[in-house]
Amino acid sequence: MDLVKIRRDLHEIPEIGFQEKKTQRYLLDLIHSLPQERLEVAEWRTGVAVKVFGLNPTKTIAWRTDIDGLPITEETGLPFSSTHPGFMHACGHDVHMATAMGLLEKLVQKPLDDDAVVLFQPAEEGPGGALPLLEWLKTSKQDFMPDLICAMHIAPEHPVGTVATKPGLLFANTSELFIDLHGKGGHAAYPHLTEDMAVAAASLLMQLQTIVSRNINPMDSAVLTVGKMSAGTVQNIIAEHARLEGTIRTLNNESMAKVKKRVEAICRAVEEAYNCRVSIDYGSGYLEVDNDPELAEEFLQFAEAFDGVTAVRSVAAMTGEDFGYFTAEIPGLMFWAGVDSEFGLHHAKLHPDESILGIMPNFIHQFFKTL
Ligand SMILES: CC(=O)N[C@@H](CCC[C@H](N)C(=O)O)C(=O)O
Repeated sequence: MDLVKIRRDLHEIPEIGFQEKKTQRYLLDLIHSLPQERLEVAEWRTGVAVKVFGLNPTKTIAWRTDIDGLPITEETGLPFSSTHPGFMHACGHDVHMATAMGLLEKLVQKPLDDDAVVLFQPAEEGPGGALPLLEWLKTSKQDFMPDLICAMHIAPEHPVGTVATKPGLLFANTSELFIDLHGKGGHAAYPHLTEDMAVAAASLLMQLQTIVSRNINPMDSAVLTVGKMSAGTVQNIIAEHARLEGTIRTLNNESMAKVKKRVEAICRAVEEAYNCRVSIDYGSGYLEVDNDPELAEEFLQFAEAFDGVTAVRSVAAMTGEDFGYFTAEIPGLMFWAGVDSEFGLHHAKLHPDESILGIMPNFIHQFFKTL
């Protein structure tokens, strides 16, 4: 398979969580172009699961890739830029999918002793595909249920050939955060007759930023980011509605509960201060990605000895990943894979170095053989 072409084709058609219809069709066509003798293919919502029967199986080893894009307008200027206005593969899931397809081809050509499953999972960026996919595996597709599971995420800051991970906690646990403020709007010239939701939202945003600095132990870590804020309709009407959209990241459930408690207290205070109604919706939340210590050590040792690959012992990051639902139930491993891009994840100019596709499928296939 031409993995660069596959990556570019997929890059052109980014679709957000549970809308990955074209992506699913494209993946299924590729999977059906492979020799089918050792394969079983199953569709799950907008995702795909493929089993490759092993030669002498005693367990099932899985590889998981995410398949969704983000609502960002691409600014790379590349000839294979997104054809879906306002959407882009800005988190590397196009590279992840091409890598998974390359691995699948290798598994078909040279099967493992064990059974292998490749999961093309929707909705990693939100609202989360891993949890319902895991439920489906457990209840309706037990013969695909893995005993071990691995996944990678591109790392713009590392050169191609670098893999980075650590035993234990790798990614934070997360909660989305949506806050709506409603009050009495009106004429811009009569502020004393209104409750201005733009001003209330601005104050709320600033107060939310005190939670991490004032309420979380400095030796712990947390992030509260508001990535989107909107209010009002036009320049000379005082806004009757404002909305904040953000995310909370912590390293444990206790800190997550504490941040949420403070968010709620501040919102109640803003209601009082600005005579308005404030509602909070936590959207979806992900468990932390907790690498199996033994599997992570085996991986790092394997990578250190692998020609053309550099192994790095990384620190944990405040990124979120619904892969955490897998690691909570099955021994699992996630690692970063370098793609040397000047622009980072979730940036409109993210431009991964595609030469990673010449390395990773073989590297993962060889690692799977050792498990
Ligand atoms: C790897 C990565 O970038 N993942 C996303 C996951 C987002 C989960 C959810 N939508 C949230 O914002 O909490 C990330 O932003 O870390």
